Amino acid sequence: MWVLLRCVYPLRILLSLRGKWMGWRGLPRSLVPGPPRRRYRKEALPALEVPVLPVTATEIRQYLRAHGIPFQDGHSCLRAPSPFLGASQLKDQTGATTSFSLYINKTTGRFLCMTSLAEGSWEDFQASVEGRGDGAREGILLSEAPGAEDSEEVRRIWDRAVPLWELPEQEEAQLARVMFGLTKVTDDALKLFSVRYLRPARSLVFPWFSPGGSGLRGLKLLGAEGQGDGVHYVETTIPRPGAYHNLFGLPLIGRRDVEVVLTSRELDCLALNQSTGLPTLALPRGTTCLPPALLPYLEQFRRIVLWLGDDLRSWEAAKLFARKLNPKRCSLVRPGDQHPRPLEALNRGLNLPRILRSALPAWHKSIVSFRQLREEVLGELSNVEQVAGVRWSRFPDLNRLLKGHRKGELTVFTGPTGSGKTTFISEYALDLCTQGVNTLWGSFEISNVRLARIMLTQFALGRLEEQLDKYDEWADRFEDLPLYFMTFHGQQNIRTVIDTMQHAVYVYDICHVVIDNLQFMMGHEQLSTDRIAAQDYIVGAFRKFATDSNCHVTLVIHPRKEDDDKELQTASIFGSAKASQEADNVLILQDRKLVTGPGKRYLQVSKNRFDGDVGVFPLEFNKSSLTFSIPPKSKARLKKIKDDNGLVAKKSSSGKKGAVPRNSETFSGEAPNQPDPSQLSR
Ligand SMILES: Nc1ncnc2c1ncn2[C@@H]1O[C@H](COP(=O)(O)OP(=O)(O)OP(=O)(O)O)[C@@H](O)[C@H]1O
Repeated sequence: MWVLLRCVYPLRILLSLRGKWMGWRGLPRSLVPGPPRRRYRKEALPALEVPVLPVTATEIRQYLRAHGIPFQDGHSCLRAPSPFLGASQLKDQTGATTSFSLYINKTTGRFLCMTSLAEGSWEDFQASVEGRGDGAREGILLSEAPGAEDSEEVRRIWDRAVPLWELPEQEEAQLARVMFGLTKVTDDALKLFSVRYLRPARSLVFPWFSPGGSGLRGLKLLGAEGQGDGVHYVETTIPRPGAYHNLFGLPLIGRRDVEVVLTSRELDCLALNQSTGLPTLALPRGTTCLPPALLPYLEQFRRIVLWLGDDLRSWEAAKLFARKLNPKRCSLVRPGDQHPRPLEALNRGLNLPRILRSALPAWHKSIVSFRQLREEVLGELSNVEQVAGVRWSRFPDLNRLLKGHRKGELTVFTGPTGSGKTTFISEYALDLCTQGVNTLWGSFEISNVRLARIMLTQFALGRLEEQLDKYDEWADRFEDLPLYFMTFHGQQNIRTVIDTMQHAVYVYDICHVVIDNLQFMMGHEQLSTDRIAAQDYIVGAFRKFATDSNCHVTLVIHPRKEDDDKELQTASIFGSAKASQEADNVLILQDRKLVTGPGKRYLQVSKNRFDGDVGVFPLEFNKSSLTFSIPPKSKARLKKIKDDNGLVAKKSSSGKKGAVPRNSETFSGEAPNQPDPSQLSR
């Protein structure tokens, strides 16, 4: 009954070679350890950590009942007695029995034993229950302790870091406080959260302690550099971001705490705790994601307030995370002028407890009145720029036409056979991904290895085959992008594909899915009427997914066979008009017809539901970097398509929501290891 479908895998799996790139601030990347987690040992340990397609909570409950396993229903997990405990572990330090210490995620079935830290898939759990589990009943665990070298590095940095107030020079301490906005944060708060300062790197150091113990599992370094009038912040984590699962502040949470405030940054966590005395936690990767592996640690709270930041992206993330945490127990602090992020609120002398009290319930009934929506509408009206979405850094003309890339929309993309659709869409998605848009690729036509190679070339802005010595450096940076690939190839069933997409949205907080291309889900219907009906059904399914999951879907569709001399139009998309009707945006890669020079392409935006601007702009293909983006120096030549009356075609706005890149914030915390091609290409 349980089908193990290895459908999504992260980029790290594609890039097996790991190098010795000296990371930011001279921290050797090779010293970054893997996740120091204990895994349940079994015969066929999967070579790679691949998620299983989700099971339903009902199925999990039925299974537990059928096997006589008692359980408690929690917010996002089911709790059951852990079969992974030895007799000595059955009593905790206080002498209380650690019963029900196994947390089973209701959406994925993955389990975590909070006492032994054993973890595994739903299949692993079943195998253990049914005695197929290779000694699981005896509680045999495989400990994956970090390599000695790695923990040494963590320890070395930690030992070299000192509390801010112990800095020998007053001036240096004062400068650090100003740079990090800590002038109003007390030494007591810094001490409580064990924050240190690493002088050579001019960085704050936040520790990641093992739950319940004093062991150090990792670190986050936050560096600050003056940049004009502002400050530029850079984060580095050990282990690397994908394995850094620190809920900062966790050691300070008491067993009886029932309320917590979740923040997106460590300094916000400190500021809030200092001002309110409430339990506070910071997410390991800010607004980027809430890994399901953290959910068991949040089960004890009856109320969770999410105060993630002061922009629309934080608001979107808060809503997304509330879905995972169970919206009924979540309240959200709405970003706004009087609701900046907690550290700023402290610095501006605002009343933080009052802001917390104004948090809005995340739970919406199916029918809402305008009263419940008015705050959200105001949020959109006062953040017009952010509502327009994430802007492309390589395609300014696309920004001018589409304004940005918004969640919940469907983009249909077409172009003549072999014109470069895959190549273009790869760069278009990569651009967004480098700005923190969590991306899932469904490449049914070309293999993931080939696709990753194209993307890596575009990322590095040049051929790597001629500079293999640079491969590891680029691969390391590329690996840290929030990029995932479905492992499907060739014809696929649409239901399986949508299930996988839903799973990826839950586990990896995916905001953009690229499907290349739709024809691979249409089966082998011979009759054209069947094919058109199949396509309509598939387009409808992707549309529904985009809306329900608030995730952008970019769908590549082949054009119908047309006269070679004619340019493609919206009506040239294969099938009925359904695809263009359902789409929010229609993009067409035009070749040669609008230009005189050889080898040129144009991108045409022929539908734009958000704001109505349509138009075309030239693309210049660069064979060595496989890019279409226009080099920054040459002027973009945007040409608006005029309608019959010579007016720019314009439709009314649909007012869809979107996000903004994190680096647009004034208090900008750039994602760790965020690639910066301008620096890297040097
Ligand atoms: N503007 C261009 N000029 C020359 N070659 C290009 C251009 N764009 C892409 N190519 C090359 O053409 C080949 C096909 O490109 P790609 O696979 O992106 O096309 P496609 O439109 O997705 O193809 P298909 O219709 O088969 O899906 C690749 O080798 C790519 O590097």
